[in-house]
Amino acid sequence: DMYSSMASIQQAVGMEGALLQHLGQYLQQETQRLSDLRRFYEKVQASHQAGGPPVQDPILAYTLLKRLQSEWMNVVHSSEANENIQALKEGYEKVKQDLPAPEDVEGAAKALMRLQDVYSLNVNGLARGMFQRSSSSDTKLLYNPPHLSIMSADDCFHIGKVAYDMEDYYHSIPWLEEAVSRFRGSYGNWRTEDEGSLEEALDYLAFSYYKAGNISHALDLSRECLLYDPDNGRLARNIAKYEQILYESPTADADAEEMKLQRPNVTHLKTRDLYEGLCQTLGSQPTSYEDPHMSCMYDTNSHPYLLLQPMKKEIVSLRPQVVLYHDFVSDLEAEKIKELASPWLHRSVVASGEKQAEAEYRISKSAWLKDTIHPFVQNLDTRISAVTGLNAHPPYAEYLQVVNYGIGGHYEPHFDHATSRKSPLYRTNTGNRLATFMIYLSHVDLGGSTAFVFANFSSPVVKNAAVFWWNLHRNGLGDEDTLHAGCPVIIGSKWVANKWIHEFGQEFHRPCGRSPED
Ligand SMILES: O=C(O)CCC(=O)C(=O)O
Ligand SMILES: [Fe+2]
Repeated sequence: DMYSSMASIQQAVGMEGALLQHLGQYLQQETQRLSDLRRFYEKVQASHQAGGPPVQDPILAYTLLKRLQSEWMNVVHSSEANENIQALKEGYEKVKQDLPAPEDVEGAAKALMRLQDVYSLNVNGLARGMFQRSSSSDTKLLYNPPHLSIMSADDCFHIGKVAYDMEDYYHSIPWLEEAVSRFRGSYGNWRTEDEGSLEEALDYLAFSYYKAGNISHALDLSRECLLYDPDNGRLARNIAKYEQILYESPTADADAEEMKLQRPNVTHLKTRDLYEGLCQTLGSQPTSYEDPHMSCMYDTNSHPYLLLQPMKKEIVSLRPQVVLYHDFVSDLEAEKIKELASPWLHRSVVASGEKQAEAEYRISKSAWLKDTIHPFVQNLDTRISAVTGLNAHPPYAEYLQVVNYGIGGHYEPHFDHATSRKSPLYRTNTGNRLATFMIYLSHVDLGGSTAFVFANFSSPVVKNAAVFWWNLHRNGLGDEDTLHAGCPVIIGSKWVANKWIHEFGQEFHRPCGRSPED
């Protein structure tokens, strides 16, 4: 799929460029054709001024007859229009197999709804290309885009319909409201590219309101719809039904108002509020350093490799301990690693029982880079080993996993270590994932921070920095405090690289302990 990684979406730009070129050529040819037709029209019209051509003139009589015998025929049966459109269609057919599928547009629509929810963004603002927080008191602008990308009525209609098809009226109503108000504003102006219309948007919106229990809204919208589509029997029957309901229980609406539409509940995300709150801080930094354990230092980890160039270490959380190493990689290394991974990116999977599967809660593409692919990758293992004091070379650690997030790409709260003995993680026979070393290979403009749900902090995406934490206690059990997530990316292409270090091979580097506290 395409929507799950910004790198793939980048390719879509090139595809549209090709289509644009074909359409440009078509417009040029058709403009020429039409101007030629107009020339013919004006020529004939001129001769018809003042009551038609004087038939006494033999030359005019001759041209009249010739025109009627052959010129009109050539004009009417010209194949040029057909040839022009054929060229456009062929140009389209050429790229067709690479174009995004309906699932891609649907995935992108769901991504926008996810951003709306997680960051509490205002739908009307989103539809106007603005990222502003919707709160009753103030609307805070999170980001001022360099150029506004305003959504059309049909864009909003599509998102509303995606929600409607999932019986999610919490989302379908505001998006269809946007669609309806935009379609109303431009009623009568035909747009070739649109899929929907005012009638359809009204119809979907009315039914969403009905499903949400707001009968009088459903009734008003259905009546409006019937004005545009007076022969629609289904609409007429719905109207009769709504009138009946309101007649029988005049308080139906008030009851619906009471129960307020709820955001569809995602059962696997029990920690949703904590998580979203942390995402909304957009990567908080501690505001005070009163705790002497929270500190920054140049660290050599007593390792000869780091003696001449110590690491810039920042302790960002104590429980669980999370450490940020600034400038862990150089720009050159980050670019090279993204470049090496790009051709191998595939939709990321998660452990699902004994297997691995795609999941809504992890939207990104990833690739595994072996150490042999480039000396840079091998160097990273050596550097990670020096900094952490652990053995980061395969098989004691996994290969480097490079991840690129897509539209609204995210990884909802999860543990990196296996929580079940059956997990596919154990296939390498090197134990569980003892520690995570994650490198930020890019900057992002907005969103995408790494949230530690129970530690109550989120780390912003700091390009070239690396985050390190222990997933397991010294006694081998998982540390539940490490529950963490990659917040949805609002603006930017977020890249990270994961190095998961396994238990085996670290026996002398991180001795075991019995206390569940360690
Ligand atoms: O992208 C992030 O910030 C977190 C990624 C993560 O937790 C993972 O890939 O396991
Ligand atoms: Fe993770």
